[in-house]
Amino acid sequence: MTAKIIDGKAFAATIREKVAGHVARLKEEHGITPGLAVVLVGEDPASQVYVRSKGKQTVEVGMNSFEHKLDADTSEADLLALIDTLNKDDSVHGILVQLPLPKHLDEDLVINSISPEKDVDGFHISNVGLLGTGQKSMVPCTPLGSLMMLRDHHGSLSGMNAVVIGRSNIVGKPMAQLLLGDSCTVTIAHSRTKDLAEVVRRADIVVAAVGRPEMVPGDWIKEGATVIDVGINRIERDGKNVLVGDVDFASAKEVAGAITPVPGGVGPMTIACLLANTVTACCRSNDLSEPEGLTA
Ligand SMILES: Nc1nc2c(c(=O)[nH]1)N[C@@H](CN(C=O)c1ccc(C(=O)N[C@@H](CCC(=O)O)C(=O)O)cc1)CN2
Repeated sequence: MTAKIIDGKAFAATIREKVAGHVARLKEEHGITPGLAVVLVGEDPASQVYVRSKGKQTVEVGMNSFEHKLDADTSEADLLALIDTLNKDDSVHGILVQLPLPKHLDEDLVINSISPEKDVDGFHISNVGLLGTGQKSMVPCTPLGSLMMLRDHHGSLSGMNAVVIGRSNIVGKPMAQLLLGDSCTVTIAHSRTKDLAEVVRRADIVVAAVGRPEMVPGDWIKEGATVIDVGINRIERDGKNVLVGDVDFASAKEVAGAITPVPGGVGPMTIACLLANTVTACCRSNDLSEPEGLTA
């Protein structure tokens, strides 16, 4: 079997189109322009690229983009003061602090200082609790994008065996909650999981989010399974810098039924879902009906 390649770049473009339609309607019918504030602390090169891309795509769908670039040695008090100002600013419907933060800043404290209604990353402890209890929340962008691709490919996920490899707060745990919400039987595997290969071989859906280049080989994948590769790892191969996922794409695509590539799979969906979450946050804060198909 050669897997269907799930094209995240093309899928993300359809999400952005939907978002742009909703933004146009919000402007025309209600005189509201959704606004997204992105805060970057320091000069991490990858973060700079992601933040630039977020700003550009925000403007392209017709929303207001507010970029705040702070020095790497910014104090926690100054960062919290900026977040407080953004929390109180009615033109800002979504706030995102780009991660990772420099070591001297307490990530949990910073994230939990964002108003939960404006937490378009879905990382605030209130949103984590709401998602975990099946209530309406802001949903983390990477898991949301992964779920959208799975639903698009399968229709219903009900009753499927899903294995999420990785237990991070940003991807692994929320991904497992979303799959559970869609009635999958979910296993969360991690570095201490015994006989990981056997656990993965039982899965109809494999979500790999460990951050280890190509650690999941094709012979761990059940014939016909759907593989969502969340990993974005830069490695050197044949003297060139290349981007690879957590799954060995070459061998996995020979057994899987469908697979996301890296690059061009889950990555582009992350920013598209950020835009979707910002429109959702804007609608919720204005007591307007939420756009369909853009949330979990
Ligand atoms: N506050 C947040 N910080 C971080 C998040 C997040 O969701 N919220 N996720 C990642 C980084 N990230 C967005 O911020 C992100 C990562 C990757 C991509 C992407 O499109 N990747 C491309 C490849 C890009 C490249 O060549 O480097 C792909 O996979 O095709 C978008 C966004 C950590 N921080």
